[in-house]
Amino acid sequence: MKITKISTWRVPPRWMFLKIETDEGIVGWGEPVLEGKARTVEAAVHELSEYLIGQDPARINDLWQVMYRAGFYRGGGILMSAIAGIDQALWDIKGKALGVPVYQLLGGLVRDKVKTYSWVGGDRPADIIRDIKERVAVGFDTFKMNGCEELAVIDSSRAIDSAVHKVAEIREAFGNTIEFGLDFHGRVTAPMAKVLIKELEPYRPLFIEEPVLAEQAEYYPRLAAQTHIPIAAGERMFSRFEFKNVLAAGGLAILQPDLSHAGGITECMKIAAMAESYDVALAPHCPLGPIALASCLHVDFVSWNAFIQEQSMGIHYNKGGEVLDYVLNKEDFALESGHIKPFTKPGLGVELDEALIIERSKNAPDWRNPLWRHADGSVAEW
Ligand SMILES: O=C(O)C(=O)C[C@@H](O)[C@H](O)CO
Ligand SMILES: [Mg+2]
Repeated sequence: MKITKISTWRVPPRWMFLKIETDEGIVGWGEPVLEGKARTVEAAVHELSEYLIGQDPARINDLWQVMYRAGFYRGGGILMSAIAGIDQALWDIKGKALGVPVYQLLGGLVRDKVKTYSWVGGDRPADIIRDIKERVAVGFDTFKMNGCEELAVIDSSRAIDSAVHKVAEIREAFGNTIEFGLDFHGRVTAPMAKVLIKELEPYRPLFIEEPVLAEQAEYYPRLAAQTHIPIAAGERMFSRFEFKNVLAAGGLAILQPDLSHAGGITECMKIAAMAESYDVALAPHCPLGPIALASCLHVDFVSWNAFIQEQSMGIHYNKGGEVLDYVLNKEDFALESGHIKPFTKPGLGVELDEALIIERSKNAPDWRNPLWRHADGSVAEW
C-alpha cells in the first residue's frame, strides 16, 4: 500500500481535519491543529507530506521518526501537532486495513468504558451552578472549569477570595456528589499559585490544572509539596522528551498530553507508559473535535493509568461547530452517565461526513483566543 495524497480542511469552530489517501482505496483521518494556529499547522502538515507521499502507511513508527528527526529541527506545538494528526490518520488506515479498532492494535482493552468530564463556566466562570445542574441531569458527575479570571503577577486577597468563593459555592450546592478540576489555565504566577492553592485546599478539587505555565514547570514539585490536591499538566508539552523532565522532577499527579498536539497516538502511548512507571495518572487533554477525541479514547482504552477523559461537547469554545456535527456514526460517541464504550468499527472508529467538511471549510473562521489585558494595560494570560 502507498500513500497517494494528503488533504486538509480547516473547519468551524477551530479545528482541522486531515485525510490520507492510499493506492488501495483505504483512507485515514486525523485532526492536526493547535488552537489559533490552524494555518501554521496546515503548512507544517504539507511540508511533512513530502516525506510521506509514495511511502507505505503501515510503517507508522518509521514515518513518525522520519517526520520527527529528518528535518533537523524538532518538537514544539506546531510540528508536533502536524505529526499528531498524520499519526492519527496512519493508525486509522492500519486499523481499517486489518479490520480492527486501533485499541486492538495497541494490545486490547484494559477497561470496558472510559469516564469523561464536562467543561462548565466558560472563560470567565459564571453561572457555574446552573451549568453543573444541567450536566448532572444528563449523567455527568465530574466537571472542569477555569479556576480564576486573569490574575496580576501579585494580585489582591479580593481576587483570591473571588476564586475561592466560587468553589465554596459549588461544594455548598453539591457537596461531594460531584467532582471538579480547576484549570488555572496558565493565568496564575508561581507566587499567586501558592496562595490560591492554600485557600482551595479545604474544598478538595479533583485536581488543579496548569497551576503555573509549563515554562515554570520547576514549580510543580514545590507546589505539590504544599498541597494534597493532585496537580495536573501537559496540554502545553509536546513530546515524551518534555514529559520525561517533569516526571523525573516529580510533582505532577496527572499528565494531560493532547493527542492532537503531542505527536499523536504513537507518542502519547509512550508518554502514558512513562507516566505509569512514575505512578502518575493519565487524563488526555481534548477540547477539540471527534478525531482527536477518538484518538484519546483509543489510548484510554488500553492505558491502565488513564482515569478520565476530557471531551468538548458543550465547551465554550465550540461556537459554530459541535463535536459530533461532522460525525455520521454519532451513536458510537453515546455518553452513558458520562462514560463512553469502546468503538467497534475498524480504525479510529469515526465515520465522517466528507461533503459537510468540505462545505464548512469554505467559510472556516480563523479562530483566535482573545487578547486579554490587565487594568494597567499589560498583557494578561488568557
Ligand atoms: O481544555 C483545556 O484544558 C484548556 O485549557 C483549553 C485550552 O487548551 C484551549 O483549547 C486553548 O485554545
Ligand atoms: Mg487546560
